[in-house]
Order: sequence, then structure tokens, then C-alpha cells
Amino acid sequence: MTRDRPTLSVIGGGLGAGKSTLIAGLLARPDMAKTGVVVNEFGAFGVDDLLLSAAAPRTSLALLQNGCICCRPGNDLSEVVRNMITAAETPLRRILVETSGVADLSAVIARIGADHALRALVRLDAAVAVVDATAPDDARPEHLAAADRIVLSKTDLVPASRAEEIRRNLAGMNPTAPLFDAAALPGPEELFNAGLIDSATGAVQPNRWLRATGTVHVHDKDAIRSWVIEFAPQRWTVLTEQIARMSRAAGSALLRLKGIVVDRDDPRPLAIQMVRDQIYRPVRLTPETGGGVSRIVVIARAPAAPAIEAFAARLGAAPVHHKE
Ligand SMILES: Nc1nc2c(ncn2[C@@H]2O[C@H](COP(=O)(O)OP(=O)(O)OP(=O)(O)O)[C@@H](O)[C@H]2O)c(=O)[nH]1
Repeated sequence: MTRDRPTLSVIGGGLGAGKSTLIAGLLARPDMAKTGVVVNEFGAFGVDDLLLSAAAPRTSLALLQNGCICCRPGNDLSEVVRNMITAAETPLRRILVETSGVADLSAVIARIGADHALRALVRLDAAVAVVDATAPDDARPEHLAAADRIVLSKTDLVPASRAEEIRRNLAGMNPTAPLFDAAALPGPEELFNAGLIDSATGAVQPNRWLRATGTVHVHDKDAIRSWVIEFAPQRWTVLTEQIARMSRAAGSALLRLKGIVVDRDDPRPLAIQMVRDQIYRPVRLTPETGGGVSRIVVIARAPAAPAIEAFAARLGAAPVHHKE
């Protein structure tokens, strides 16, 4: 089955992290043809769009100025995307949205997820967080938690041992996101098609979507923690109540939840996903998916720890504390 609508991926990262450089490098590749780019600038003047149009003059490019997508009123992103799709000479295959350097990637993803007009136009794909190796602490936990892929830029400007330390920290903060070096020029095969559904074939790809394994495997950093919780099959109705209870108790400290769970009442496991308090519609998978074990990854700020550990305990998952 060929998929019709273009995919939409979001490239986020702090000011000057290397978002435009990554996108310009991607656009130079022949396998990135039929890509449109929307650049969101916080201020009234865009520079990134000029750099990108110089790097890839034939790319459909649109600028969204004056405020971050995540907090500006209205849904002008969907208007821009609609115009871009309509105006394209050949049908677009994918659209990249470069967030402003001050945007919060998780808020952008939550906003896009709630935008029904936009979701009718595109299929959501990857959230890519660019982290600057010279200022890794600028990468906000929300960016990292929301990311499906993380790209570490400017590794040429730090000692190799420092880059390795940053990689280890990033892997601990978001164990589900594959990590790439910008210097290695990761391509579309690695960065995109991160969703549960393969964008080319329509097939379900659970292993590409959820990579982490554990029992209750806790990666522990000061600002952000991740838990990989494995547990025996539950009734879906019971599990949704447990998730809602945990989410209420964790409040805004809960950044991301993603998992594949076995439903005691249905042979087809469910893929579930939350970004902050935004719950995405669960997707039923084929019965053989997931190997009979439920696995949920939760990424949160430290204050959510008691709520998440109580949640894991109620599911009967044994904690394995693993301090990185
Ligand atoms: N040495 C080195 N410089 C880089 C790398 N990536 C980006 N830069 C430089 O860092 C600066 C900022 O890069 P951009 O790609 O414009 O960053 P950005 O995230 O788009 O920036 P804003 O949109 O302004 O937030 C530019 O001068 C780039 O040339 C890298 O991997 N190594």
C-alpha cells in the first residue's frame, strides 16, 4: 500500500543548536527530494529560511514568523502546510518544521497532535531534537522527552571523551530515541519514519517505534528520569485507569509515555502514547506483536518519581534501579 499524505516531522533544539545546518545537509541529498520546509522564527525577521533557500533553492519553503508554533493563537501552521501542499509542483513526500530556538518541542508536538485540520493534511512522523555538544544543558528536558530521534551537533568542538559523556547522558534521559552525530550526516532513513506505522508501506513497525527494554529500569538524571516498565497482561480498562491516576498524580512533571501493552481481553496488543497530558488514540496491533509482555516507557521530571513508581508497583513490575 502506498501512503498518500506527506509525513510531517519536527526539528527542535535550542538557539543556534544546529537545526538549520542539519536541515540544509539533509536537503542536499537526492533522497530528500519532494520535501517542504516550514521555518518558525520567534522574531519578525527570518534568517534560517534565507540560509535554507540558498542551500536548497528548489525546496518548497515557508516562513512562520512572530511567535512559537506552540503558543501562538490560531492554527496558521495548518494553513501554511495546506498552501505548501497545494502549491507544490510534484506531490510532497515529507514536510519538515523547524521550530524556533525558544520553542518547547513537547509543546509543539502536543499542539500539532491536537490540530485536527493539520492531521487531516499530513501524517505525523518524527520529533527530532538537536542537542549542541558545546551547550548540552541548554537542551530542555521537554525537548529530549518528546524526541523520537536525537542529533548531537558540534561534536567537532568538544573533546571526544566529553562527547561520549553527553551521549551517555542523553541515552539515559530518553532511552527510546536513537542518537546520531550531526557530523555523521544521518539521512532520512535514520531520522524519519519513526512512527508506529511505516510511512512507505503502511505496515506496523513496533520495534522501530519502541526500542527500550527493562523491568522497571530507571535511568536517573537530576532534571529528568526515564523508566522502562515491563509487566504482565492487564485488562485495558484497568490499565487506562492506572495511567490516568499516575498522570494526575505526576501532573506537569510527566513529559512522555509510550508503550506496547497486552490486553487481557483482546489478543491484539495496543500501542499507546502521551506527550505531556495529551493522550493519542491507542492503536491495535496484530496479535503476534510485542512478545506477550507489556512495556511502557515513561519520561518525567524527578518530582513525578513517586507517582510513576507507585504505578509500576500497582502493575506488579519489580523495580531495578539503575543509576547512570
Ligand atoms: N563546528 C560546528 N558548527 C556547527 C555545527 N552545526 C551547526 N554549526 C554552526 O552553529 C551555528 C548555528 O547553527 P544553525 O544551524 O543556524 O542553528 P539553528 O539551530 O538553526 O539556530 P537558530 O534557528 O538561530 O536557533 C552556525 O554558525 C553553524 O554553522 C557543527 O556540527 N559543528
